[in-house]
Amino acid sequence: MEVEYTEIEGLVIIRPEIYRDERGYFFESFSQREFEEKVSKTQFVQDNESRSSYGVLRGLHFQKNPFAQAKLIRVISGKVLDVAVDLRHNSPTFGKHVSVELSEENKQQVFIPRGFAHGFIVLSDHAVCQYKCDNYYAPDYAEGLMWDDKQLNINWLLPDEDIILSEKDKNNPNFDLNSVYFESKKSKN
Ligand SMILES: Cc1cn([C@H]2C[C@H](O)[C@@H](COP(=O)(O)OP(=O)(O)O[C@H]3O[C@@H](C)C(=O)[C@@H](O)[C@H]3O)O2)c(=O)[nH]c1=O
Repeated sequence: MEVEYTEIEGLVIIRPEIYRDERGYFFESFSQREFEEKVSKTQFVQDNESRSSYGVLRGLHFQKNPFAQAKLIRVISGKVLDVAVDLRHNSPTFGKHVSVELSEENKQQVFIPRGFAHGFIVLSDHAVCQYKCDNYYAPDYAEGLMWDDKQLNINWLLPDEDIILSEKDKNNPNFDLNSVYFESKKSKN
């Protein structure tokens, strides 16, 4: 697998090696050993899968400590734009985001460390998204940020009228530059 380190520290795009032949294709969608060598020592404990129609935007979500989650995202069917926003206090890229197209065709994955808000929007007729998390679901610690926050300034690629949100996501707060969402390791030293 090939890894691309993005401009946000710790946020990594992964391109698995795909083996194609007359039967179809094969690839290792996850190898703990290779992941540890090339990306992170993260130990995942929960796998999630969701299916969504065109225009569905899930996000921006995160769980606060002590239930923060690192995530490894991939798309099994369809195409999404996946977005991760750096919420680590004192990070040089605090409030910045990276957007990556993940699809059935490109089979790219994105690794999002703890301390980020995450969301995705479906660009195809439907999409099945699968992701590993390194901490269990903790609804009491789950929080969100508004998808169209002016400061975050995320280009979701689709016209506003096509975007479908859950009731919960319609009511997320805006990003607050002065809020400490995640204490960074650096600030503790
Ligand atoms: C996230 C989650 C939800 N659920 C349940 C709660 C609820 O009844 C139903 C749907 O939950 P939500 O509306 O929160 O699902 P969704 O909007 O898809 O939430 C997900 O969005 C993406 C962007 C993420 O990054 C995830 O971490 C998660 O926050 O599933 C679980 O049982 N376990 C879980 O881990």
